[in-house]
Amino acid sequence: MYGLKNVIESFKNGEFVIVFDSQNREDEADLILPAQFSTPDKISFVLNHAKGMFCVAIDKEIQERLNLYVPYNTKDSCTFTVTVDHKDTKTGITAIERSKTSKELANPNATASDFKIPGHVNPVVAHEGGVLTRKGHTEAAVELCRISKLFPAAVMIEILDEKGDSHNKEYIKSLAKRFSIPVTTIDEIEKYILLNRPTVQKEAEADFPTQYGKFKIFAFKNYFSQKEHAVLINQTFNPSQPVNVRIHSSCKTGDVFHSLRCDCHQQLEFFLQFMAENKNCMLIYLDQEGRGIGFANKIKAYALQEQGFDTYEANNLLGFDDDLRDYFDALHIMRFFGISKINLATSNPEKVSFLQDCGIEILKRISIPIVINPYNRKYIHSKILKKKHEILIKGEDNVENF
Ligand SMILES: Nc1nc2c(ncn2[C@@H]2O[C@H](COP(=O)(O)OP(=O)(O)OP(=O)(O)O)[C@@H](O)[C@H]2O)c(=O)[nH]1
Ligand SMILES: [Mg+2]
Ligand SMILES: [Mg+2]
Ligand SMILES: [Zn+2]
Repeated sequence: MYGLKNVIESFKNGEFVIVFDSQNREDEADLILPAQFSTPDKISFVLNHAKGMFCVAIDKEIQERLNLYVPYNTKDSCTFTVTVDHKDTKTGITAIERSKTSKELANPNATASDFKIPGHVNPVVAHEGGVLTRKGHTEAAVELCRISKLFPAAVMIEILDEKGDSHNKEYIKSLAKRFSIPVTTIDEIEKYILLNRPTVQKEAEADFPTQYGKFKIFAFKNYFSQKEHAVLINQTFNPSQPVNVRIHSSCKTGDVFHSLRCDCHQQLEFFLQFMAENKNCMLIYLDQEGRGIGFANKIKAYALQEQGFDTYEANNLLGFDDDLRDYFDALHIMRFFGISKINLATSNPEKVSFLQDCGIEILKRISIPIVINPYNRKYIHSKILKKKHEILIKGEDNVENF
């Protein structure tokens, strides 16, 4: 019963699902139900078995339409509105009445006058960017509604064990098993969205003459991260034929200043020349400097490498994982152009497997020959040894001599 596919299937049918968040956040799990499918029985089940705070996650449109005032709003915490009861309830607290209120919150025709304030149901508004801007249960619950094409309102309540602890994973798993409730995680929901919802858009395009040849250049922007990516293609370009693609992560030191510490400039130069000599090429230049840690941190990492640490150890000492990059934006850029079959110029097996997992067919890998020098030797060595990069070394040098 694990996995988002099961969760979406159940959710669409108006059944409960369980969503864990990550250990480095609340480390809790919520029982979640599409509000439009609320029934007294289901609400009674929720109150008996989950026992946390009874909330209904809603989107901003509902909050605005129902004129639900937000009394306290801090940047990163939950956006609770005032509590509500439906106007046709009496005390508002029974399962029958909380079910009525929850269901009406999902009614697209409801208006502010349909609710009494204060009440016994606590709406909480999801961030507009969903889990891409805040990785909370509220956002996850509303995303699940969107993915399942339901009204964006979901009953949501933390699962507490017999002692009232919300962090008892074994208890949560046993509850899921006992009642056959499918389980997923906020990370999994985020991954689904990154994969399926295009987050980049084309901002501009122009002709682009270079010393290598005449290309076209496009500017793409990710409107969540605000990152801007450059894309170069040949002037005549046919996406239905296999495209020669290079996904290059920005390296100010290498690409601009021709640093000898890395192989980035050699790779970039190789591919621009390749584009000049071959048809149907695309260079996607991603705004993720220093494997995603940014320029200043990369220079800090260089300083650590001067003390003898390798490129990955330096990242770790600065508190980062080995590689913070992802290639979702590159995937959406390729989809934008209608590309599905490519030859990929890379030495990085992670890029290959990521794109293949996303349904891009990689016909072949284009190897880029690299010249080793005393400054990039250790860097290249670490990539080959630790990350299995398949680097074609030009000249006399070989890996055994490293
Ligand atoms: N954190 C960190 N980033 C680096 C360092 N040297 C280069 N980079 C960045 O690493 C990225 C390039 O990654 P590489 O591992 O060289 O190559 P790749 O993109 O994974 O694989 P290829 O497709 O073969 O180029 C660029 O974003 C560079 O800015 C370093 O020492 N530390
Ligand atoms: Mg929570
Ligand atoms: Mg590289
Ligand atoms: Zn570099």
